[in-house]
Amino acid sequence: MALIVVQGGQRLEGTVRAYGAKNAVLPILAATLLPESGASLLDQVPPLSDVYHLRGILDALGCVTEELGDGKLRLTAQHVDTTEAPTELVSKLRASFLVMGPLLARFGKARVGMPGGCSIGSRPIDLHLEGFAALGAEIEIGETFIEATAPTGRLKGASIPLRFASVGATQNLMMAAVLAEGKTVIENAACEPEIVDLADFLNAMGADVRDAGTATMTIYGVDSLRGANHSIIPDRIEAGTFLVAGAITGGNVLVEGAQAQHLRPVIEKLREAGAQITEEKNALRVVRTGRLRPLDVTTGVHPGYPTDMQAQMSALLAVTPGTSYVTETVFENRFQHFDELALMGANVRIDGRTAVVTGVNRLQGADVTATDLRAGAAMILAGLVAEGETRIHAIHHIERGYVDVVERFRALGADLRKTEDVRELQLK
Ligand SMILES: CC(=O)N[C@H]1[C@@H](OP(=O)(O)OP(=O)(O)OC[C@H]2O[C@@H](n3ccc(=O)[nH]c3=O)[C@H](O)[C@@H]2O)O[C@H](CO)[C@@H](O)[C@@H]1O
Ligand SMILES: C=C(OP(=O)(O)O)C(=O)O
Repeated sequence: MALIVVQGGQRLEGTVRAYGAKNAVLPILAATLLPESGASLLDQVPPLSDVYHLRGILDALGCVTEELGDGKLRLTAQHVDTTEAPTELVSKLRASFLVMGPLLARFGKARVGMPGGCSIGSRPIDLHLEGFAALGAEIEIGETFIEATAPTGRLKGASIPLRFASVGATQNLMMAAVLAEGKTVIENAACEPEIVDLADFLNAMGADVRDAGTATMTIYGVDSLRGANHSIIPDRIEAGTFLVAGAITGGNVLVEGAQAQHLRPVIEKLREAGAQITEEKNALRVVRTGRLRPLDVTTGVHPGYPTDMQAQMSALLAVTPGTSYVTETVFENRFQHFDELALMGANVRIDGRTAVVTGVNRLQGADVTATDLRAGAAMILAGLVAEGETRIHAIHHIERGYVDVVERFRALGADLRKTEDVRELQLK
């Protein structure tokens, strides 16, 4: 198995460009199943393993997906001839379950396996299923699959109050509602920028989605949709990770494509920690020259502090003098990176949903595991400032969400390389 080796001690300097957002492109790929006519042309599609896996599901359903180069993908769903998504591919990523809404909306039925994704909590799909049921679907829960059927062949608009502002449930229900008969109101809808990007794409296809990005979203069902062109928003989490990289190394990094309006809570916390963040034309610059200051960070749904930036900020706090507090409210098991940071010498005590982090002067390089995608990013960040070599295992998690991560950190001056685990090879 490949691993990433980081030699600590380099100050990062230079420019890096954010790719299209993983968490925006995945629901949008699922949405390309909706139109009966026309092709969709997507731009800024990041070459990530999750994208390839979801594309594999679309191909298996009968979509024609063509890579046009330079981040462009053309998709045609006219000839979709099955409503069963292959379980093996569905189990590889969380967002695969998002094909259920579009299939159910267009064909009145769908059968989808249990989704995978980062292991950061139990991650049930009850809110998705309750929403489909509110739209009139009958749900059958098998051991390895979920089947949903609209008895009349078409879903019916409804009022859906979500108990929690789930990103995935909001997206799945938006896609189910766009072809439903009548009006749907999603209350306590998620407001993340990726929700707005999906709504923009749905509306470009002829849907009538209103007030996306607010807690009450209204969707007027239409009879049919057609393919549309859309450019994916820049990845705020990837951009945020590079901002933390600049801050943790006392560097000077320009992140092109980073959108300040998508990153407000991250910018605010980095400033509070002592980094200077300046907005430049379609970019954000991070510079840090002074000492780091401790923080109190609590994750929350948008516009709160994003849970997907919790592990990276935790790495920064591990080397920040003083005592910091990190509270995770979105996922119940998203602290696994602290065990790995502790292997590097971090001083962390977990108290329920809060991690109490007392900064150490220096982390020590160690063998650590990317227990999930953002935990892996945190290991890279910690490795950048650790004494000696940090060897990160299970890097397939990192590659789910970061394009060319080694090359891009190297371009900023980091000492990173990807290598085979020689010891494992010897054991074979
Ligand atoms: C592909 C993608 O976009 N992934 C993102 C998406 O995941 P995802 O869409 O899975 O996250 P959700 O917002 O749905 O989950 C948030 C919380 O709601 C709970 N929940 C969710 C659905 C449900 O039916 N029942 C339920 O209880 C989850 O267990 C979790 O505790 O949003 C998360 C929260 O911003 C991010 O961390 C993920 O990176
Ligand atoms: C948790 C994440 O992804 P997923 O929902 O795809 O597991 C993430 O992007 O940090």
